[in-house]
Amino acid sequence: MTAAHWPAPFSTKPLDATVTIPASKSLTNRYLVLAAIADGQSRLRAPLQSRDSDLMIGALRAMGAGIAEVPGSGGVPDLVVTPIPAGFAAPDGGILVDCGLAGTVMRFVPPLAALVNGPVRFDGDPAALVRPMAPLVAALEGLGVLVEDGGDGFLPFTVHGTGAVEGGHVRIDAGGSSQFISAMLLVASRFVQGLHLEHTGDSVPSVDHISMTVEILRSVGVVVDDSTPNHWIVAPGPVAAFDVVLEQDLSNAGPFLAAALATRGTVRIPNWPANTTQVGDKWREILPQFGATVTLEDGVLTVTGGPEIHGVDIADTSELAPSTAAICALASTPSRLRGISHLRGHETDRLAALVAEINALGGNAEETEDGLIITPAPLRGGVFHSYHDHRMATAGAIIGLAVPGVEVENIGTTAKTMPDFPAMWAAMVSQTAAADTTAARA
Ligand SMILES: O=C(O)C1=C[C@@H](OP(=O)(O)O)[C@@H](O)[C@H](O)C1
Ligand SMILES: C=C(OP(=O)(O)O)C(=O)O
Repeated sequence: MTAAHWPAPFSTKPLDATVTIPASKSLTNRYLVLAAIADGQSRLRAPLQSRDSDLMIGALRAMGAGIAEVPGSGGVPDLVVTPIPAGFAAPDGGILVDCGLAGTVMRFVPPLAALVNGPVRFDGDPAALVRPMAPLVAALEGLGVLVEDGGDGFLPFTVHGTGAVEGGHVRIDAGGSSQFISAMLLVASRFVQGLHLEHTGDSVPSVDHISMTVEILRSVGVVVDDSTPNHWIVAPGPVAAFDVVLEQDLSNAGPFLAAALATRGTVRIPNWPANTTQVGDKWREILPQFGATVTLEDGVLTVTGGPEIHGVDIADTSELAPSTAAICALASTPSRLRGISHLRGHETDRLAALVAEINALGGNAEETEDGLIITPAPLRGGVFHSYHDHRMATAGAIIGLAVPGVEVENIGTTAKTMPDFPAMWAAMVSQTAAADTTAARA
């Protein structure tokens, strides 16, 4: 074992734990972008504090937004955002935006950069330089925005904003990522004519994330017509300043809920929203298919694992797929995950990575054209590589709960969206141990 490897906690006992999850990445970074173009000061309460949100804050500050941390009541500081001043011009030498590996930064910020004066250069981690970007670059160019990209449509590239975008009708192939559409829609009301965005090509993945974008836009007064499939029409107009409490990240709740299945125990998550745009609410449909009991009462989601994990056949799990695949690897019958070919363009090629790491532990996973087939096989300990992917790291943690001797390489990569993951995971496991000790003493 090297120092970088994290011995995944293994539990011989069914867990019995209550866990609180930090705020949603997708909501935090959408609200940050909207606050930067709003018609006044906005406040984000209990926002996410993580690498991806820090990168977004850095990008928006560089483009002239004022973002201040003020004391909050959600356990983390609130953010007060003063929008980018009208006519903001990049300093001499231009602006450099570090996207890290954050899809929300590399996709959501370039259309915003088109609205400032001067060059904004986008760069990122080595793994970011192979993530799909070309359709977004082409759509911006279709609106007359100059993008200097070395001709390949990947990062790094420079957006040469002129302070205004005329807008109008543009086509985009968003088969590779829903974020291309969300990116254009988020700032489209600030284009002179608004935007008529038309998706061409295969079906758009992660459609729940587009619905999230549309609902948030409407909540801040932006008029969006999405009544025709594959067309989104955004009227020009202001973005109303807002004051919002962020929901916890229901996708990141996944590994903790999966822990209930992996140990045949119970995990509770309080403050589960009654109505939400987050795709992670789908855990309530997904986990029963594995044989778990799921209840939502008085805002507490309670998941109890069944005596065995059944295999599943599920489509469109989107960013829930790595955690779902980890549960499949522990199931007693075969599973198939469909409709996730675009995971090949996520933080890593997640289909290849999941197959490699599950099989390295003795499992039996194979890639299909659009997903994975995972067949039961006895698993053993070993190193689970994370490929700089927070959801690979947490997938390794799930398997390690049920399989002794799993070590996750680079658990620190969970800082992308959940910097406290190792401590939260250890606390979840030790809650059960503490409860056992108390019971033994009683
Ligand atoms: O808009 C968003 O916040 C996201 C959209 C999805 O991207 P893809 O459409 O590329 O899957 C999702 O996987 C990602 O984690 C977050
Ligand atoms: C795909 C993901 O991230 P990103 O926002 O970087 O695309 C993810 O978090 O699963």
